[in-house]
Amino acid sequence: MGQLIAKLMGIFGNQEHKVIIVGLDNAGKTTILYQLLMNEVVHTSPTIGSNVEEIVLQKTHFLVWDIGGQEALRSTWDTYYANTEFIILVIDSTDRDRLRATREELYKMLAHEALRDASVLIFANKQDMKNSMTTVEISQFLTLSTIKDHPWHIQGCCALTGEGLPAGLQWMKSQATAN
Ligand SMILES: Nc1nc2c(ncn2[C@@H]2O[C@H](COP(=O)(O)OP(=O)(O)OP(=O)(O)O)[C@@H](O)[C@H]2O)c(=O)[nH]1
Ligand SMILES: [Mg+2]
Repeated sequence: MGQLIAKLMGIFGNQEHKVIIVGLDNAGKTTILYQLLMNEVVHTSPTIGSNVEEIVLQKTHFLVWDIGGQEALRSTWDTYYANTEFIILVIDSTDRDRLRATREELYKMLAHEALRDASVLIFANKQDMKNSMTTVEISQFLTLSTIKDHPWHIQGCCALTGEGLPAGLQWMKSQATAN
């Protein structure tokens, strides 16, 4: 019965795709979530726990979980992994010192059994800042080209203006309909 409903929902295009937004604290995850949802910059404070919102793009429904990124919270990320189709990894492109920590978190997630079938969208956020790293620099540091077992895409963005966010969402939609 559950399968039939899922199939019918798929036909009518409102099957919900689970998305988790992860990344280090201060990367801009919550700002991105609400910019995607409302085209607005909301005032944020560090997320303790998570926020969840539904984002609909041309009949494709995403249930998006934004998870706190502080160091002490990262060990709880895996409690959100079940049934995740998309990982959005948000990077503060000015935070050169902590890109290594992001890389460790990325590869830990990619090796996690529950995320075996997940696609990865990487938002290189804060592209409005003068000292931000480019998507090419970040791709190279994260050795993205070596990732063969998960579809991935990197997109530069600025959560304050929303620039780059629709393109990332479109990539997710194209992946969601391809599967
Ligand atoms: N300049 C600039 N600042 C941004 C951008 N995106 C987010 N910020 C700022 O970065 C700070 C952190 O943003 P949050 O969205 O709260 O970060 P977070 O990743 O949710 O942090 P945690 O909840 O602690 O994991 C805030 O002051 C935002 O206004 C951006 O694209 N450019
Ligand atoms: Mg947050």
